[in-house]
Amino acid sequence: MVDQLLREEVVSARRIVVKVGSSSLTTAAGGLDADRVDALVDALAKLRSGKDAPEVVLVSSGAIAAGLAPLGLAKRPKDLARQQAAASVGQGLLVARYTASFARYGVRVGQVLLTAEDASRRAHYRNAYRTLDQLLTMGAMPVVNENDTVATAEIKFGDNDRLAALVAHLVRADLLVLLSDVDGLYDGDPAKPGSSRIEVVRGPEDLAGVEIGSAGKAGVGTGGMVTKVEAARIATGAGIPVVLTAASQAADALAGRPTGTLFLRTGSRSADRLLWLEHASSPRGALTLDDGAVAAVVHGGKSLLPAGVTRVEGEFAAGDPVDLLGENGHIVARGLVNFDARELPRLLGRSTRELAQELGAAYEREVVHRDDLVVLRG
Ligand SMILES: Nc1ncnc2c1ncn2[C@@H]1O[C@H](COP(=O)(O)OP(=O)(O)O)[C@@H](O)[C@H]1O
Ligand SMILES: N[C@@H](CCC(=O)OP(=O)(O)O)C(=O)O
Repeated sequence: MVDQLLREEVVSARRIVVKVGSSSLTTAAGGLDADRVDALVDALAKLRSGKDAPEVVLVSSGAIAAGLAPLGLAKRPKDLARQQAAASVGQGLLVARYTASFARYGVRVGQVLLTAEDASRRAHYRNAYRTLDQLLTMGAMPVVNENDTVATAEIKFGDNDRLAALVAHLVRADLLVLLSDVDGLYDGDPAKPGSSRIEVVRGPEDLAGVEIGSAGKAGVGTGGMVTKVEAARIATGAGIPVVLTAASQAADALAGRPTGTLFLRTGSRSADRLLWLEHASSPRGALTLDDGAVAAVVHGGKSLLPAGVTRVEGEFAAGDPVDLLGENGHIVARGLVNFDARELPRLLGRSTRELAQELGAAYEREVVHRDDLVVLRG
């Protein structure tokens, strides 16, 4: 039953995002493992070559891990600056390795580096989609990673599992395949005897009682199972099923043969960019709303106007993500604000008409437009 479900989801997928973790691309001694990269590329090239072959986007970690040995670092540094330096050296090596490996099949590689912040902005989001779509149309293989060298601690995705879920949503993929050094989600620590692989997750209730642990012994990955399960939650909630398995079983998984853990979709596709706003952006500030504004924004699907804002916190610029809070301090929504933080205080509580008369038509705009706003539940 599960096997059949898995085969149907994989075989029917026209566009697939495959994410591979650092631990699956590196040697025990550190540095890139060319054989493992080649083995993954073999599986992906095979998938793309058949009749009615699906389109494939690869999200690959490994930049930091690949940069460690060349910089004389024995292990992943803790500080962001050295991680970024390692990523800068390693990303070049990683893409060079993929370029050489895919060239064996006559396939070109296109490097796509994204930041969480970029992706929440309308123009950047559209451009990222267009570039990825165009690469696929031209038969190239997009290799996506976070743009580690510019991402600051506050705006980092931090883990590529979540990035992969959001990329899957961005490119409107039909399937997300997460490849790791473990062949699925286990009901406890996979290193302990007695733990067994979970074949299918139909929804959050199937995860009750599962011990979801952090990164494995390789020490090069970031989030362990926690971020993979979170990525699966984001993707399945947005209507995209997920297969989680070991990189060594990529060929089997991509052929729809029984392997790993299948997460079934729990939701349907949602408005595009807003998923990024919810999951990928860190708020730069907060606006407190009066009760009327909360009702208008949360239940009425309305834009937020200056009249309903009672308090402004944080240093943000127009276009930044901010949280919208109720009077009790609870977050009710997140949106892209249309004003700089320093412009807002004198506008609070005032009607747009009044502001337009006094300050000019430019001040008639919403504080947050409803198209740039996502209501957060729970
Ligand atoms: N319940 C679980 N099921 C499977 N693996 C788990 C679980 N809890 C923790 N892990 C650990 O998560 C690791 C994979 O995460 P990570 O090292 O971040 O991989 P990657 O580099 O592929 O992103 C596994 O090696 C495993 O030790
Ligand atoms: N952008 C980072 C990704 C880090 C990361 O998420 O790693 P992993 O947990 O192995 O998927 C890199 O390329 O090293």
